[in-house]
Amino acid sequence: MFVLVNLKTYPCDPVAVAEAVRDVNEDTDARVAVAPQATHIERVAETGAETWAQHVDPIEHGSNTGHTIAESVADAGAIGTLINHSEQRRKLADIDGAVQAAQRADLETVVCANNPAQIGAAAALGPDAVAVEPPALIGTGTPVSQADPDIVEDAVEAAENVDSDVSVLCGAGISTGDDVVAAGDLGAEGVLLASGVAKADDPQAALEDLVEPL
Ligand SMILES: O=C(CO)COP(=O)(O)O
Repeated sequence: MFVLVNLKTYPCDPVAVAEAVRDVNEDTDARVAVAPQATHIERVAETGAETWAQHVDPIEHGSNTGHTIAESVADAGAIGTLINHSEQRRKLADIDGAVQAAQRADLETVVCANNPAQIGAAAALGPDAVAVEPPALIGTGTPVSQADPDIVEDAVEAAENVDSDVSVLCGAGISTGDDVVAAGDLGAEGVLLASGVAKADDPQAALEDLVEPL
């Protein structure tokens, strides 16, 4: 299973969380990675943790003030990027452009979507993976894999119908090893989570609990 921890703009110490991600990754068969804010990518990558960007824009080098270009996050040490997170939604054409920009910079891609219909559209853009995250459950602590199992199974089926090479992650409310196991049982190859680690008193203990049954 792939466990991708999105730090959003939570006020946690990104380097401390990254060190925990690195250490936990070494002791598990799961793949554990962290997506800090863009300005923290370089410091996080220097810990040796697998580092992802939270977003890239559909742009090339040039006059794009305030945008985030894929090549720069790759230069800073990211190996992948989220695209179209529920808190950073884009039009379909811009999602397509961001996937292409990321691929140009050799970044792995996870395109997020709210529901199975959008998952099908996202899978058609050729990312490495898609992630279904129902917005109503994000940040609630109620795990999608247990509260809304149908949405995960339907997302897996929607992606499979479009492109069986695209893996499916699920996210929203995931915070325990049981939630991750439930996601795997529904056909997801990984989970995307945030508050369960970023807001934990002890992020390392939270991560250890997440991967313990894997
Ligand atoms: O948006 C999410 C991960 O990208 C999910 O957030 P929570 O894990 O806080 O519900």
